[in-house]
Amino acid sequence: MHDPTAQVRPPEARAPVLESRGLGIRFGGHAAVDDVSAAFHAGTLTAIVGPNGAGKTTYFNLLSGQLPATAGRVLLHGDDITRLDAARRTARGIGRAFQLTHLFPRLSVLENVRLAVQSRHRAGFNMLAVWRSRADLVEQARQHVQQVGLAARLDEQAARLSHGDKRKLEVAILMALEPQVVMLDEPTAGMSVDEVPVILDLIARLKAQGDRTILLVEHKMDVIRSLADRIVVLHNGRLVADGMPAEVMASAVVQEAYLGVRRQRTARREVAHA
Ligand SMILES: Nc1ncnc2c1ncn2[C@@H]1O[C@H](COP(=O)(O)OP(=O)(O)OP(=O)(O)O)[C@@H](O)[C@H]1O
Repeated sequence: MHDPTAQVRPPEARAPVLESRGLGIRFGGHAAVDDVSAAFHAGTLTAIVGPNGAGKTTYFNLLSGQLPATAGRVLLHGDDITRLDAARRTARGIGRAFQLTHLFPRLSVLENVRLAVQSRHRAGFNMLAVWRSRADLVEQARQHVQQVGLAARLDEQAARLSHGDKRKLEVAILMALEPQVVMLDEPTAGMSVDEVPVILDLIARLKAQGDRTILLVEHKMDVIRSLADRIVVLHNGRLVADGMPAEVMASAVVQEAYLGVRRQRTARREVAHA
């Protein structure tokens, strides 16, 4: 029988691009991430979800090298990268919005993205002469800026951008680096409702390319529903569910561990705003 979900299942036949095996970190006696094993495949967008303090950001930090694991391993194309620092992992194709360059506050939006394009093309950061002769790279930078909806802010200093626009600039920089593994930590946080679709559309187009491995930490259920091929749920540092969105959302453990908590928080917020 035809399985309508088959086309979005992670391609098990292919080796994962990124993998964690028994990954963990302890802060004092507290296991913030505890024995997490998961594999991420090209062409798949995996949403990492869970209540506040579940360990999502810490898990991201372990994958991207921001934090050293105290247990387990991280594999990239089967190579053990557990001991590589964040910069080396970035060079190997793991891209994460905030870690990449941090924004250069005094440089303009275009200049910030320009540097990312330059570094991708290994033209070096100080080779102004090379840069001037590479009008195509400027054009690429412009396109990345345009794609995140910042065309009108091209010459604005990064420091002067609103929080939402800074997030967009981070995403533009990430895109300019063309990483194979794209890690997005709440990419629409701090954006107004009308700004969100620009970023979601960009992520959807990135996903449609089919060759990227995308990991997304996200709280917004509508974002998860529209983009995720797969959901990994963390709770108290442990992986408690991993599967197709519909089955994960329906599972009792998620209803209790995640959705229940969110509902309570939303209700509290609604009461507070009433
Ligand atoms: N550097 C640190 N030192 C000590 N404890 C930490 C550190 N970083 C994170 N933790 C703890 O680890 C746990 C997981 O935190 P983490 O930020 O990863 O959760 P999260 O799921 O990303 O939460 P949120 O949705 O609120 O961002 C929390 O209990 C947190 O207090």
